[in-house]
Amino acid sequence: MWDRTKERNESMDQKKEEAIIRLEGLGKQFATSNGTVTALDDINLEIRRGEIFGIIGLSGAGKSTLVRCINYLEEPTSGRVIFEGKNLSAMKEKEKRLARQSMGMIFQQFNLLAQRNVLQNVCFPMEIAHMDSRKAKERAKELLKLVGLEERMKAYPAQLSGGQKQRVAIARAMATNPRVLLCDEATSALDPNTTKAILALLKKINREMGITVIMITHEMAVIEAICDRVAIIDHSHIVESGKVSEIFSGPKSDIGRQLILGDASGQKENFGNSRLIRVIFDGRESSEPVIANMILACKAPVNIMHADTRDIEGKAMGQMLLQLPEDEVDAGRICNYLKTAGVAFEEVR
Ligand SMILES: Nc1ncnc2c1ncn2[C@@H]1O[C@H](COP(=O)(O)OP(=O)(O)OP(=O)(O)O)[C@@H](O)[C@H]1O
Repeated sequence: MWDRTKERNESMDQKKEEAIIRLEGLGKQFATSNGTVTALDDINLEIRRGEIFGIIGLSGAGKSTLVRCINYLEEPTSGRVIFEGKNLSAMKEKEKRLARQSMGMIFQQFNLLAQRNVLQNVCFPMEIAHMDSRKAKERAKELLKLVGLEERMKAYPAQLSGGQKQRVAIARAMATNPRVLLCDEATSALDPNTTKAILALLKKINREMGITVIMITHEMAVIEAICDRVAIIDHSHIVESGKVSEIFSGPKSDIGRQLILGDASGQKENFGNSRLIRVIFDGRESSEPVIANMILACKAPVNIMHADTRDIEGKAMGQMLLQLPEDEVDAGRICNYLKTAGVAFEEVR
């Protein structure tokens, strides 16, 4: 008997490998009174359908320009944006408008309309798309439920917290049924706990609705928390890209090393009464420096309380008791790293 689930999963896997967006030789220059500024130079990237793709770089590297060129908020000076197999610049106006509606966008500063309440903000893009107002309201309510804000439909942006404003912005970005969500520093104005909640929401939208997410950020922790693959941009160029776990464990570019490893010297960590975890080694290559890589990637030390590991024919076996830093964000990064790297561990207290 043939297995429908397996068939569906295989077809989803194939779809995942498919490029939804391809950037080919993309360039953007700005003419300023001080001469020409090159914000992007020969950018080549492939973003796969259904993935969460991160683009990270320092301030001024070209991140915002890149994301704005992807949906033609800025017209590239050279190169091509291929969306679902079609060249955006070769599209007629109507087709281009539909393609742009398929790419929702959220921003660091939320960009909500202050004079409109939450429901009206979410309805706004549907009004512009001339959707029937009753249907628009119904859809807006569904979206507000999805982002957990159905109770605040009548509130105005000024009455909301940063995290709530970003939830409204996410609901609004989803209003036109986009297949891609572009997030420009979406969590940079939020505190760590709110950041975590917004990232969890974006991940849920990605996994449950199959929406491709592109995250622009200067924070490695954001990439680490939810991205499948990442590209590092520096001085208008992509300097490296690949799976997050691979880039994290061995950044090749100078800027990659700086972003991932940072300045690990001079850190004073407080362990106090912090969490203990037991890391289990059950046969991975003993030559792989798991704990050292973790410390470098997370830029946070751990306290090795006890270790009982041995090398059996090149395989690491045994366990290690680690005390995590007291700082919750650092401890969370370490746990996330271990999960991403597929290292088994359990909480001891
Ligand atoms: N409209 C513009 N006119 C002139 N120069 C611009 C314009 N937009 C961006 N730039 C320049 O292009 C370069 C890349 O800017 P961009 O905002 O894309 O970088 P970024 O990585 O997003 O930085 P940040 O995180 O600080 O916003 C910078 O040198 C910037 O000054």
